[in-house]
Amino acid sequence: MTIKIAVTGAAGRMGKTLIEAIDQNANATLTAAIEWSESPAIGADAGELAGLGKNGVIIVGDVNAVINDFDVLVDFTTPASTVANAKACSAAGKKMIIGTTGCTDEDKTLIADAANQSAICMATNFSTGVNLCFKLAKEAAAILGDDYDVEIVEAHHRHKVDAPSGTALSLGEAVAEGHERNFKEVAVLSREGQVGPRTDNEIGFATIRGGDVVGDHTVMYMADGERIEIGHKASSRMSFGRGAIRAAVWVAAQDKGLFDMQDVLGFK
Ligand SMILES: NC(=O)C1=CN([C@@H]2O[C@H](COP(=O)(O)OP(=O)(O)OC[C@H]3O[C@@H](n4cnc5c(N)ncnc54)[C@H](OP(=O)(O)O)[C@@H]3O)[C@@H](O)[C@H]2O)C=CC1
Ligand SMILES: O=C(O)C1=N[C@H](C(=O)O)C[C@H](O)C1
Repeated sequence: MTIKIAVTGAAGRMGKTLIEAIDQNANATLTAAIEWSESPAIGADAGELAGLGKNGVIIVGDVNAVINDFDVLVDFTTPASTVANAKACSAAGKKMIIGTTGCTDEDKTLIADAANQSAICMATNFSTGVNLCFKLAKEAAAILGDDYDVEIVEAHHRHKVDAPSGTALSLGEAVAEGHERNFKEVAVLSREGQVGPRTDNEIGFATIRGGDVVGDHTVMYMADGERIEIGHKASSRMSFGRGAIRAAVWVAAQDKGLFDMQDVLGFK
């Protein structure tokens, strides 16, 4: 069966990548494309905008205008837009893939509420390699324990608006889980000025922004005399796009509930 997919944020970096990934997936077809209501992309052909040639899917400015045209909405946009779309999809019984990062705790609660009515798969990173790193980061933290200081460094392109990246935060959560600690109590998201020496349990973050870096993440476990690193470097957004469309085909077969890419990959 072919899954009917809508992409919102269709004119964005990930939106265009997702449209290309759908084109490459035999189990998926693009049936709708959405942007925000005043976007200059409204009325454009989504395939043409993605560089694939015309596919007849015209970009519209409201998800409700095409709500009956898809099985799964794939959303890599902004937190406010994603929360509104989660409400619209759950009311209509439509499934969702959420890749948007920078969501607050309140946003996440609203998304979890929407998942009580219809299945949502949300992940800060849809690449298989990064999801392996989530697993390894937790395991390494559990094995190495308190003798190793953990710091996480991430680098992204100059356009990225949230920091630290969603992936860096998920890696930190994996490390905190491995240490059996509360992430919020140990996370140090940035440092500046006379911050004093490092405390034993903290997980520190450093953020780099510039150029066209697609996404680099490194978790460092540092002790006296040695350093272990678990790292991932994305060289193409297609690693996220392919994963997200694989997840869309998977989530179409779920009834309701909130899932992540580890569920799709069978890593849990
Ligand atoms: N989970 C993962 O694997 C990945 C997650 N991401 C995340 O995805 C998100 C998008 O990233 P990226 O594609 O680089 O960003 P872009 O800014 O390139 O794309 C976002 C798109 O959404 C549009 N948009 C804004 N508001 C709305 C709305 N209300 N309805 C529909 N469309 C809207 C924007 O329009 P306009 O530009 O006109 O404002 C833009 O075209 C970020 O949060 C990023 O961190 C990115 C890569 C991988
Ligand atoms: O904004 C991006 O580009 C990316 N965002 C995600 C994040 O915040 O972790 C995933 C990826 O690293 C690219």
